[in-house]
Amino acid sequence: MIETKPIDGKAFAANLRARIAEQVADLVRTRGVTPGLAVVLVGEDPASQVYVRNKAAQTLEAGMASFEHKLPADTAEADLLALVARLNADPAVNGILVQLPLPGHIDSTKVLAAIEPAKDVDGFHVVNAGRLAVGLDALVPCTPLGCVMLLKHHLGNLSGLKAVVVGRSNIVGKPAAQLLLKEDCTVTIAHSRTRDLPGECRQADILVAAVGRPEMVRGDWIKPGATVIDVGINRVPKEDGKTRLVGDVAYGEAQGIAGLITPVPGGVGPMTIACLLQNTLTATRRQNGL
Ligand SMILES: NC(=O)C1=CN([C@@H]2O[C@H](COP(=O)(O)OP(=O)(O)OC[C@H]3O[C@@H](n4cnc5c(N)ncnc54)[C@H](OP(=O)(O)O)[C@@H]3O)[C@@H](O)[C@H]2O)C=CC1
Ligand SMILES: Nc1nc(=O)c2c([nH]1)NC[C@@H]1CN(c3ccc(C(=O)N[C@@H](CCC(=O)O)C(=O)O)cc3)C=[N+]21
Repeated sequence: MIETKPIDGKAFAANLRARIAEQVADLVRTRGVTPGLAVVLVGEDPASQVYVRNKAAQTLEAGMASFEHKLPADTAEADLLALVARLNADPAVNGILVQLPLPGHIDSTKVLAAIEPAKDVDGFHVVNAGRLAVGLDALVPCTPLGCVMLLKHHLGNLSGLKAVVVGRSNIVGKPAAQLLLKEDCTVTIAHSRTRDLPGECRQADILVAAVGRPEMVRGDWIKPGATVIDVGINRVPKEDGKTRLVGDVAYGEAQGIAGLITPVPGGVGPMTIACLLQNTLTATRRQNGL
């Protein structure tokens, strides 16, 4: 029987934020530069409001400036594009994040394309996605960046390991695969059309689940001793009418099979926000030629 160890993303993220805060303090003291992050939220999705609040609080805690822009759900696309243009031109703003998903009447591709790539701290702009793909310095999507940081910390060198990423979104799956490839993993990207998904997963030394389906990955899909990174954040109803968070992996079933696994909550989620601050610091340095 394998002893399955949880990966404490919450503690790792807290530590990372503390190190970022030191570097921010240093930047303020030596250069008089305070990194600024603008977060734009359109509409009143309760889950998004929680994330935006958490992001703002942690931004301030790190010693950065936080600019929150809350727009009504019926905001016209042109007005959102005008706000993005103002933020692009504002020297106090080093990073811009437009919370997704956007309401249906707004073309999110168009909005993401309007963000200045140097301020694109989500790493969603095609210029950053392209730079990552060809191996140039890029702002890298926060969630995959956080996943790979946790993997390197716990496994050391990832070279030659077989990684299976379930999910191919531009936000998580695809950039996660790019980063794992950069670490010299042998990478498979699985998705809704994959034949024999359990069999593909069973090959993985590193299994990244980014699907958005509660507990879809079962215990017997996991190779004994594998490292499991559960990106899923799914709210499911409890008996008492409230909701609880579960990942894309059946966490209970993974016990005794996986070697290491990220819990939900307390795994990848907190790393996403810490990496957002890391990207904001990186963007600030580059914009100031540092
Ligand atoms: N922890 C964090 O910080 C973050 C967590 N998330 C969470 O991660 C999850 C994924 O997010 P995101 O990538 O944006 O989601 P998307 O819905 O954009 O992508 C889901 C992917 O999963 C694939 N998929 C769906 N159903 C199946 C299936 N039955 N078998 C195999 N593959 C399937 C889809 O395949 P296809 O392309 O073929 O349709 C798609 O590629 C969500 O739970 C989200 O809440 C997201 C961002 C940050
Ligand atoms: N432009 C954009 N960039 C994003 O990065 C982005 C986005 N839009 N839209 C929504 C998703 C989701 N996301 C999360 C961030 C933090 C947690 C997080 O902190 N989770 C904690 C607690 C969650 C809770 O308790 O609700 C945890 O997993 O432990 C989760 C999910 C960022 N996203």
